[in-house]
Amino acid sequence: MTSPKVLIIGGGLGGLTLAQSLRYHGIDYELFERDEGPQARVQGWAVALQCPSACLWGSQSRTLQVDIYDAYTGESIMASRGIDYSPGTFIRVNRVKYRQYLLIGLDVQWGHRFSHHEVTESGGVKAFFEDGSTAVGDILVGADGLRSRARCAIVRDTMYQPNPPVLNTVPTGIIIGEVTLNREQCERQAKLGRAFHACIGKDVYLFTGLKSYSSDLSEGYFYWLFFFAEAQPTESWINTASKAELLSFVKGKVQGIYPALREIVDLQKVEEMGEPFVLYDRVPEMCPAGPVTLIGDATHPMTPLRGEGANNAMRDSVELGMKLSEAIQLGTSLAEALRAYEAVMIPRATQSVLLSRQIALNLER
Ligand SMILES: Cc1cc2nc3c(=O)[nH]c(=O)nc-3n(C[C@H](O)[C@H](O)[C@H](O)COP(=O)(O)OP(=O)(O)OC[C@H]3O[C@@H](n4cnc5c(N)ncnc54)[C@H](O)[C@@H]3O)c2cc1C
Repeated sequence: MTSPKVLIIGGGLGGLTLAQSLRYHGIDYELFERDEGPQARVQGWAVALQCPSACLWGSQSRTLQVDIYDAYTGESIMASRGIDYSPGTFIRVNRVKYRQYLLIGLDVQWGHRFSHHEVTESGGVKAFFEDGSTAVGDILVGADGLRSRARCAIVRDTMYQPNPPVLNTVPTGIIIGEVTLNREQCERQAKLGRAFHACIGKDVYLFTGLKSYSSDLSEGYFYWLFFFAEAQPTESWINTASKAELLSFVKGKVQGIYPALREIVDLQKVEEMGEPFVLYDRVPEMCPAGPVTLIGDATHPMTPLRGEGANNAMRDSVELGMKLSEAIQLGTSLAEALRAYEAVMIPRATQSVLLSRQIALNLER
């Protein structure tokens, strides 16, 4: 059997990992990304890769990478809450550098915004892009994130219902800030947690993470996320609030917390506030019979409160690559390989979606 061609829509962490997985198995692919190039858009800050067996750096580290505190007393509550971020459970990576790493050896077709697809008479698939170009393959994988057009096309074709909506709105908002710290300030943050720390208390859920250091280590680039209960998520005030109003809201919430834990917000400049948003998630479902499937946020977006979205996207990619490789070796149906991948992915990702949702719903409100 000749190698089939897989069309991948989206070059985020999921799509790039899938391309690497297919490359490893010697399976032909074409990867289409709407961005004009790898630096075209801000890629976020950092991500924790869960890697129990391979995390040598973590297992040898003697300094604390992560901690979670009571917002008001400043005491660590990680152990009492049963949260396990012990050395060896994860590696924290800068997202831009990690994406560059995943791009090694890959051929990405930049500037291709996917529009829709059609299943061909031979059972293959034809993808259409907004610039009028098309591509033909045996399988199409939607790795195009939260607002996935690939998912919309599948849902519309098979089970379109205006209510309930395809994405679940979680009644939680995030306000974001980015701060450049001098060396002394960096050292104070590192004492709280070298990779990240969070503090939790009534009306407060503040996450602070390291993005990167300057090459001479004189400055550190940090970001913080303030999670809050939002009773009106679909018409949240944050959508129209000014940066000054967003910062003022967070300052008001953290003013009574342990001083070291709010230093990052105290140092925030109004003009460096990020874009706020409310959270969405979705329990993944089987795709209809045929040559199309979804991976990552396209099928199971989840709140970031357990740090599992990208990890699930990458596991999807590895498992899908293995199922396709097995089908090619055995000469069995590729469409059935997609359903076999979904059968493994759905229970795993559903658990992550629901546990991540639960934390958002249980924020100390
Ligand atoms: C604040 C925050 C912190 C997080 N921290 C963590 C963490 O620590 N650990 C963790 O595991 N997860 C974390 N996540 C979740 C993680 O970011 C996502 O789950 C992950 O990025 C999903 O990867 P993806 O490839 O499926 O989608 P995306 O990263 O969204 O990539 C989708 C790609 O598809 C492209 N695309 C979209 N539409 C089209 C189109 N029509 N045509 C062509 N291309 C298209 C986009 O440009 C993009 O490059 C966090 C999320 C947030 C918001």
